[in-house]
Amino acid sequence: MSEAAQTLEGWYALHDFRAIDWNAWRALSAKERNAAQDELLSLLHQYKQAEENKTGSTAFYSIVGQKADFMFMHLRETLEELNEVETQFNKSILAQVTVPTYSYVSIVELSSYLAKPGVDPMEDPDLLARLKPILPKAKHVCFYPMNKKRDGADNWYMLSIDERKTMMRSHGMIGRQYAGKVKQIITGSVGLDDWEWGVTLFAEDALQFKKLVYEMRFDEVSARFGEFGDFYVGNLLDESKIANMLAL
Ligand code: VOV
Repeated sequence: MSEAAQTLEGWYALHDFRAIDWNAWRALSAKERNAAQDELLSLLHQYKQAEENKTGSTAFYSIVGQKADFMFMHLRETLEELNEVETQFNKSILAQVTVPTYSYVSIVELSSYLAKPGVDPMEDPDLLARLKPILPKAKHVCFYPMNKKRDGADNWYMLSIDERKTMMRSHGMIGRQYAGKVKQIITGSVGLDDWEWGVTLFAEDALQFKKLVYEMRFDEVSARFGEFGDFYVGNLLDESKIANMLAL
């Protein structure tokens, strides 16, 4: 049996994708639509308070294309808290006119492949901050789930830890070239959802998603072992963009 990689876990994550039923939205009175918008802003205010209290973080993005209209990415300390934020939104007026299109449950994860020997990760403040991150409010987001293959000779889980470390080092080197351009949050979902990891990328320039993901496609760990789910890409929603999105 190969040696399992050690992992560190932080906040639980919920990616919650919704489509708006525009006919239902149009059928609401102007008063109901205003109330729905105010209620959404008040929920976003609560999420901001969670960030200020360091009890979680939330990102809110519109989604381009037909897979969804918007997405929340929530990070919270426990699965119960994630469930609460999800249910709280489900009770809102806006939720009555949305259709859930996809969701993903996972937990912020760091693996030990590149860990410095002799350093206790729990004593490293940078590492701890990465486990409970305040989500960037970058202009764009890109999310997709992925697996590492278990297919004949291409079985990630049958490789020695040294082989996996070598490949992860090369992966990290490519990623480092995108420092300041793309910020990645990797969430582990083995035992939690249908894929093994959720990849959430944040960038000011959406083109950098394509550049990074394409470059990684040629790197062994992605080229041989990567299996990918659907991609979701979108734009940051702030107060004025929300008003524009919901205006009729
Ligand atoms: C901004 C770019 C960037 C950077 C700097 C980066 C670096 C790193 C490092 C240093 C490490 C290992 C230690 C840790 O931190 O866990 C990882 C880990 C991981 N990554 Fe990564 N990754 C990036 C970006 C990045 C992308 C774009 C993808 C998707 C791959 C693709 O082909 O579409 C990805 C995936 C992952 C995964 C699934 C893991 C966990 C693998 C496991 O087997 O445990 N990642 N990653």
